[in-house]
Amino acid sequence: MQEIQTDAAPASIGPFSQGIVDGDRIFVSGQGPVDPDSGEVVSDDIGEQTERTLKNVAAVLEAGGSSLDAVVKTTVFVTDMSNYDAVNEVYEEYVGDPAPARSAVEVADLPIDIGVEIEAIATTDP
Ligand SMILES: C=C(N)C(=O)O
Repeated sequence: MQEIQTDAAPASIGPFSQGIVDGDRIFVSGQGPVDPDSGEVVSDDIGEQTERTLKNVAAVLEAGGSSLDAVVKTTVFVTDMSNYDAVNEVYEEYVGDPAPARSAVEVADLPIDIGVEIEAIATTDP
């Protein structure tokens, strides 16, 4: 088991790794719409938040030798399910084909003031 550490994604804000490589699987911790350079939330707009979040997921995957194309499962956490369509509009531009398995849930709150968080499981690139 190997920890993924990259400056291309936001630093961890708690007792968790950005990602873990375990054999041929990569587990990406929940990522949010935080700019890795500034450490700030990128925007209030849910589409822009989703885009930055997926870029952060991609950065962790790439640091671990994988990519969004190799994602097999995601979980999408939103604080307002009325944003479902707006999140999907961006999400489908980023994930591979076939789209990974996914669960999407509304949560009461997230650790910082954001509207979306996404975690992922991927294979290492073949
Ligand atoms: C932000 C997180 N991924 C966490 O606290 O687990």
